[in-house]
Amino acid sequence: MAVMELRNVVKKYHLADGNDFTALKGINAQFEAGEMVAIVGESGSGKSTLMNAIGGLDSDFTGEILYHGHNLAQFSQQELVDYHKKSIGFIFQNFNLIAHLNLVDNVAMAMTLSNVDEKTRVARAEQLLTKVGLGDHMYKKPDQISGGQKQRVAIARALVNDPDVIIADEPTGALDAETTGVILALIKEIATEGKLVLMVTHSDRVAAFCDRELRIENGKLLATTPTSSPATTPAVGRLEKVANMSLAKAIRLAFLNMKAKFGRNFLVALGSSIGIMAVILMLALGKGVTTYVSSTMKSYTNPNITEVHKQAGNQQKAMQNPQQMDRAEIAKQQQANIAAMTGASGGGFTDKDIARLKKIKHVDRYQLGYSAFSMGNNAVTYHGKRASVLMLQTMSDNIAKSTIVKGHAPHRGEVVLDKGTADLLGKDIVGKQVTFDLKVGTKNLTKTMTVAGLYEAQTQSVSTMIVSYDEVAKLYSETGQTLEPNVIYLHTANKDNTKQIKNKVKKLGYTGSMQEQMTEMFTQMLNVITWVLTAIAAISLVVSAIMILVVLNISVVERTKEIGVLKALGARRKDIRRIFAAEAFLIGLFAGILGVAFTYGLSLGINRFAHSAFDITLVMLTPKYVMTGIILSVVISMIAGILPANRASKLDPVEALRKE
Ligand SMILES: Nc1ncnc2c1ncn2[C@@H]1O[C@H](COP(=O)(O)OP(=O)(O)OP(=O)(O)O)[C@@H](O)[C@H]1O
Repeated sequence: MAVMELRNVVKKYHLADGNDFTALKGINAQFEAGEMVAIVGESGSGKSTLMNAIGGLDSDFTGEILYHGHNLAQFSQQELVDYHKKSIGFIFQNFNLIAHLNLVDNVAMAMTLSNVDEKTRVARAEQLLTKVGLGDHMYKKPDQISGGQKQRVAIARALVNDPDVIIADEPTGALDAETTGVILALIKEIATEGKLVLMVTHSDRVAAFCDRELRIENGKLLATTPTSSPATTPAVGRLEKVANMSLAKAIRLAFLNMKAKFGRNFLVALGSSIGIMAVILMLALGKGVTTYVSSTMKSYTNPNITEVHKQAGNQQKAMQNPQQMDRAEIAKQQQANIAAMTGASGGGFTDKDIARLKKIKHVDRYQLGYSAFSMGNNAVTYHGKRASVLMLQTMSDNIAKSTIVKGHAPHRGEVVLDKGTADLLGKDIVGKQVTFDLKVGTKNLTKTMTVAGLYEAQTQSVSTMIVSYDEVAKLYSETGQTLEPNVIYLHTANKDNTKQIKNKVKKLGYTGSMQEQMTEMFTQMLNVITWVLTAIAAISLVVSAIMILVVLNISVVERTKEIGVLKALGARRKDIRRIFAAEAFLIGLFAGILGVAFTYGLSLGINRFAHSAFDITLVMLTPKYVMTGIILSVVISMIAGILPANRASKLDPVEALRKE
């Protein structure tokens, strides 16, 4: 029975001006297994159009093309794909080998698309390459062999899945006479082995080599041999189902192509990696600095304690809405705050304040405190050496024990000095008596005290004296004044409650410690800077996304013909989309890894410098940031790859193959 039967096949091309051009005008023919048929005719007569219809590349025709009795026009998408893979082998005039694949991979392509395992694939490709006389060239690339050799590879490729129809479109058109003879002999051998060979040719010599000749003229067949019998040929058996290409194989193909264009892909990935690097670096830098600030805060304060200060003046409420205050009001408030800080006026807690604060949930006890910042009023003298003291502070549970580096906490008549100031006065000052000139409230006073110990906190560099609260109260009463506490320390048994207490304190209109306020401000500023820089980095990511989109689009244009070949060999739209999506994925992955590597290198340098200069780790590159960078890179790249991948998958195989 006939392998192929054509019944009244009509093909019309729809033209831009709205008219139709009829390229095939009712073709009837019948082809048997083992036949080698020449399709001859003038240029433009419709030979390629007919072959495209028979080969299943163009389904837009009327009439019937029956393959073993199955009507091609009624094939589903998957059946057409299986038909390409298993039933039809194409040989093109210009060979259409895939330049970046070696000969074995080229020949095995239809098997790769059918998900055949590597061992079987390679064995079959090597066997066929040996058969067509290329046993010594199997791992060369197409541009390393001659034209005749390329066509032999194409023949081997057409045979790889053992199809029963071979469509050869001018297979010897690009070859010299001698090579033509060799190729024709090879093709003849294929027919003798029982396959149907349909060969388009212009050459009478080639046509004479075939078993019979079909001549097309102006879209019509001139019957040189009997046309098809009118009898209906029954469909025989089911069409063979073929497996589809797995994702892993699509990724492998993408990888091979990327390797071939390594320089270009490397540059694109390098460009994208800069944006990724900027993002990770910003995040890691932000993390490093905030961790440093909060850890130093924690190291010299007690986590169970909330330090409370009072906003000076009676504008406590208004300060919470600074946007509602005019500039004069803000300035007035700031001055009042400074006055309170220096202990000169205001800022004192009343009994009412204390009652409110101690009622806060989870507060189990409180401690009164006093701190004053003096502008050149306070000084300490020891054996004729004098140092000014900027900060007067009372001892509290909030001062971590570890910060008293020598001696002990101050009792009555004792003082703890910061280490810097103590060093100014001389060595071994602990236990010695020193004289203070102090401004207490609004009065001046000279007082002798014993140095009980030395204080050292990493973040506090102002000269400080620490005395007990009772001592300050005594100083006040000695000068006929009453001390109002301007700091209150709220204690909670469980440090997890501290945050809640701090929030409540703020809600009630009080503020935290000065360090806390500064840290908060600093962290906020840092956050803003981090986000601004991250936004800039994000812009560079958008730029890299556009770059990837452009490069992949160029790749689609460059590889249009390759895509046509892949489709002729049985690649589904999905396979083509996957190959391009996999390329985008690989570029993204590579860019992400490069970005992480650059960030790591930079972080080593920055941290080495930060360690030697400030003894801190400035860039904290955590696994979370590494993952964020890589995932971000892959996602951006894949998004950029969607359009080109879709475009590639939608290419019409006939048009793609026609592309010059
Ligand atoms: N996409 C198309 N749109 C409109 N007309 C087309 C299209 N493709 C082909 N044609 C026309 O259909 C006719 C048959 O073209 P086809 O390519 O089949 O000729 P051919 O016999 O293979 O020619 P050649 O030997 O030069 O390759 C030609 O007149 C051609 O101009």
